[in-house]
Amino acid sequence: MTSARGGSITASSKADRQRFVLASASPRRIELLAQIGIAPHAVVPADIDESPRKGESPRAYVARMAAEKAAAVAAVEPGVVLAADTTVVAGRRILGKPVDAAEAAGFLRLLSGRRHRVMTAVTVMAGGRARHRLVDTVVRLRQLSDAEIAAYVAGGDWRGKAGGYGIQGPAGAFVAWMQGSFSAVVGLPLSETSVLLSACGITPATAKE
Ligand SMILES: Cc1cn([C@H]2C[C@H](O)[C@@H](COP(=O)(O)OP(=O)(O)OP(=O)(O)O)O2)c(=O)[nH]c1=O
Repeated sequence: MTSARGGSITASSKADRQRFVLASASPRRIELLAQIGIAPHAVVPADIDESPRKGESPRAYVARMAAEKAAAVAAVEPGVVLAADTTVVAGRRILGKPVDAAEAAGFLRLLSGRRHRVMTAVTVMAGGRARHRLVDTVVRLRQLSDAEIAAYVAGGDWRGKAGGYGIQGPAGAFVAWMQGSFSAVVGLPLSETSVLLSACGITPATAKE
């Protein structure tokens, strides 16, 4: 048995620990990692049930999602595995990725002119140990007209994005104010992620092919 915290580590387990696997289908997460000079050796999306449990709080939900994605991929892939989950929270309501244009428009009507939270949880698994971070950002969209919502939804940028908008795209024009981490809203908090990864030996220098 080898220890993830030191002790005698065989050459092969050391090589496994250096292999970096991104457990995500999100193109944003690959781009954000590239921004800090980290390229995964493999990208293996996790296929898990993303339904919230009855009575589950948004924080508990987003943390569970990241942990389950990471665990699902770590069960089949060696190395350091990173997964994340981003969820928009309006009051106690969890807004995931809209299923269609009508739902996206409904989310934007709900978010228009009010503050909401964007929670991103990150889990990094290495050597059987999971490390977690949760970053909570507050965003306020300005009051949106029906015509603005219709035009944005028709453009399709809402697809695959929690809450039905992407702060990094045309919907950036809707953001009146935010407090927290921009990269977390886009899908991965870069400060927390770089600290977690470097604790597992993944740095810009080691994560190159
Ligand atoms: C709020 C917001 C979310 N998003 C995106 C980030 C995530 O990709 C997505 C939320 O869905 P997630 O379930 O977090 O991620 P995903 O399904 O895209 O990928 P995977 O689970 O395989 O990692 O919303 C933006 O790109 N910009 C934003 O402003």
